[in-house]
Amino acid sequence: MSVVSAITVTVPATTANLGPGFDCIGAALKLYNEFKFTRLEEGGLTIHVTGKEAERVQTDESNLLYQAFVKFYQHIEQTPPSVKIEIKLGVPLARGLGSSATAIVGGLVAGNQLEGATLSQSQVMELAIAMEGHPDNVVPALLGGCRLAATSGAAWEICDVPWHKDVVPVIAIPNFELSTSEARGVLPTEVSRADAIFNTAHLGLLLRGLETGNGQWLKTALQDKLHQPYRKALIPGYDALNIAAVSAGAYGMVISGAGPTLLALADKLNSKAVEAAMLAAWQEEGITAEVRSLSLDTQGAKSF
Ligand SMILES: Nc1ncnc2c1ncn2[C@@H]1O[C@H](COP(=O)(O)OP(=O)(O)OP(=O)(O)O)[C@@H](O)[C@H]1O
Ligand SMILES: N[C@@H](CCO)C(=O)O
Repeated sequence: MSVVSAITVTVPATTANLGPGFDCIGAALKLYNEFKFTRLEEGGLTIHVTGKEAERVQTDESNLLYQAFVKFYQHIEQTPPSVKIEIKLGVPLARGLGSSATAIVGGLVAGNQLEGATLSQSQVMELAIAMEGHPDNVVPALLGGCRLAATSGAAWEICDVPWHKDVVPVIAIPNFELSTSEARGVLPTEVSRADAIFNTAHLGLLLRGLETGNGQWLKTALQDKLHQPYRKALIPGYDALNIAAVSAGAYGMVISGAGPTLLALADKLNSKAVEAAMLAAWQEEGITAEVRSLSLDTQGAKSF
């Protein structure tokens, strides 16, 4: 492929952890950011952002999307070109839906496509994981679907996780932010053997529950001892939403990524009732929220 003058990249939102799969599993959702990069003859960097909360995105060299773009050029040992970047935000910022992963994947993919796809998809993926620090958002953002990532020590093994068509992700997005760094800051550096065993068993059960749609397995599987017990205090209304979602028929509720968005899994027949119950529970706490059922994105980052 040859060098091109402009490229548009779309990258899906992602929901990571899914309860017991802390830092290793995530799923891409049909909710997108769009990034257009146009080469300039000169002029350095111009960034224009549209969409909800556009004013919260940096428009200088500290912009994460641009930093990922620069990272690509550092990797291929070239100087980044002057560019105009147009960002259309569809993924809410710092809500636990992988907005930073969209920026990292978007910047790397854009650089690679502008330079004629010099790197393979797995090389882009390795760079993205190194930038984000964990694989569970960037891998499904790049590849689509639900993905489990495990390292051999030298490289990442990525496994496609089958997701039963009747299992619906219901996401409840509150109107406040929670940065990933703050939500990681409350976690202990060491865990007990009992908690490690608990999560090992529950992640295994979750994989089979997602594949088969077995509700009994999913009800038990959507529990965690590694991150949620420490993080839930950062999310007002967590317990009320959990009770509301389960009472309305959800299999369970977990924190999406580092939060504050909450994710319930429900049978497709219950998802509307679960949406209404979660919205009402947050309204009772005085919190404005957007609640919707989404389906899985299966394609990941796309460029055109
Ligand atoms: N489209 C974007 N362009 C540039 N920077 C972005 C974009 N989206 C997110 N960011 C950067 O990423 C930060 C949010 O990252 P953070 O890891 O805290 O949350 P998140 O990725 O939305 O949530 P989680 O990792 O829990 O899914 C923003 O404050 C901003 O600095
Ligand atoms: N696994 C990450 C996802 C958010 O980036 C966490 O929970 O901190």
